Amino acid sequence: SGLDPIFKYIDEQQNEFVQRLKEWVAIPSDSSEPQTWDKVVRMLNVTADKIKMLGGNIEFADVGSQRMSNGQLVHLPPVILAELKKDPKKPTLCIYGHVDVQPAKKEDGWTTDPYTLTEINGNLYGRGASDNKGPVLAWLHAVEAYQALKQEIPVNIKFIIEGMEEAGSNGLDTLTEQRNMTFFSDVDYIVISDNIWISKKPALTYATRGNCFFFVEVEGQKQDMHSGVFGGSIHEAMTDLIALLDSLVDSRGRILVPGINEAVAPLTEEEEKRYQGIEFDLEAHKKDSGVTKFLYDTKEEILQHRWRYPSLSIHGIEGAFSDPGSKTVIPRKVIGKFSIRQVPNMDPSEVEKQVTKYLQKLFAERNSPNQLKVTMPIGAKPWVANVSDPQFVAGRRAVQTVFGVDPDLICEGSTIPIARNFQDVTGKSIIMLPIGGADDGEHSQNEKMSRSNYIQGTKLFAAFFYELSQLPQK
Ligand SMILES: Cn1cncc1C[C@H](N)C(=O)O
Ligand code: BAL
Ligand SMILES: [Zn+2]
Ligand SMILES: [Zn+2]
Repeated sequence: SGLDPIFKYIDEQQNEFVQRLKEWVAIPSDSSEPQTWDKVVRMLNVTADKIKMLGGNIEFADVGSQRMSNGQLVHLPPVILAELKKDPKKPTLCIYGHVDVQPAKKEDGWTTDPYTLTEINGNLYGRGASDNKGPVLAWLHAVEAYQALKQEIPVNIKFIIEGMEEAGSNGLDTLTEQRNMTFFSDVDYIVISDNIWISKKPALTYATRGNCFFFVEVEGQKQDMHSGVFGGSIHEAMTDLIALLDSLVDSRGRILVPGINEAVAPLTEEEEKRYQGIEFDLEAHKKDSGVTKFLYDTKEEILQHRWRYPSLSIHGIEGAFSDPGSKTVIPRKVIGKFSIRQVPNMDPSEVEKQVTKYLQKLFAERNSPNQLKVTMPIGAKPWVANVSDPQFVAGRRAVQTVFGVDPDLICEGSTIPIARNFQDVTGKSIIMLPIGGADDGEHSQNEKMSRSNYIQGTKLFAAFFYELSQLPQK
């Protein structure tokens, strides 16, 4: 096909592309805490430099400040808005991605250093390799391939690259509203590649869950106390918190907060049939993840609870003693962290009320003199695409060209907080075109992307540009 020279270029450049990913992974752009936002900013600068080398115009859009849970006001890293040279005759594609990462430490149990991209048996291990530095670079390399061969890119290209996705994309929602009539006005399509396949087969993603993230703070005394002196005669903050956290979900995974399950859109017969038709290898899933026993036995139930039912996970307790050794202390203040994945027809503002009311009631029943505070710093709605949008035709054709198969049509259990916002505010067509493998281990120890997915993914993006240009113009 006409894309063959481009595919050949991508194959020939693959070691160079891996080397660039290595440079990107080496920047520990962890967005979870302001202390490391300077690394996020450095990562954004490196990304912007690369886009400039492709001839792009860059704006570092300011998204203001964020009030941290300790009351401190911190300036947020900017968002990159970029545009390559524009031809009004071509459709315009806007590519969203993020270059921040989840925290990672070798001591967490990584086999290799998380910030040194290491290739073992065709897999590229490193924090951000799959989520989301590899895919962002793959987009840039797809552009580079056209340019290196002096071939015109068949679509106009814009980029939105942020560094706060893993912290909830604060400020990007407001920026989207502010730029709806400017940056977004000539955008025809929005594409996001920030998720994974469910098997060895490529996929197109048409829905993601949302997420409501909660802090439950219980504050006791002015300072930590000796448990031998005060233990037994005071209401301990940690004991209150553990009781609250233990009331959120039962051992079968059922969420116990009243009203949550009632809001969920009922499973239709048509939907149930669709789940039966999905190819999903439960044994491979068990093997990849190391999970020996799931809460459910069938592939249908497991996928439904990943894609179309809410789930509640407890992530951690700030202020709790968590170091090795035995410290006989009563922590003065502890903050429990948990989140509830959102599905249609849940509403984050309702969920916030339901959770707050429930926790306050349980806490009142304990008759504790401690202070309870419940906050919801992130409330992201689920996203569902219109699958009859032509963008899905282009995605399918691009997969066929590069992989020679029809893609799976899948949902995603995790959340890209801004996806629903882009849809609601801009009204533009959105598709997710994942290139991550089912076993990439995003957010886990030993996160990786296979060399093959990285390089074939770059070809997929190059083919997607072409297929979009072949669609009837809007
Ligand atoms: C930061 N955050 C909180 N909830 C969701 C997120 C985004 C992240 N991509 C995830 O799905 O986990
Ligand atoms: N990769 C899925 C969304 C996220 O965790 O960044
Ligand atoms: Zn992530
Ligand atoms: Zn991501």
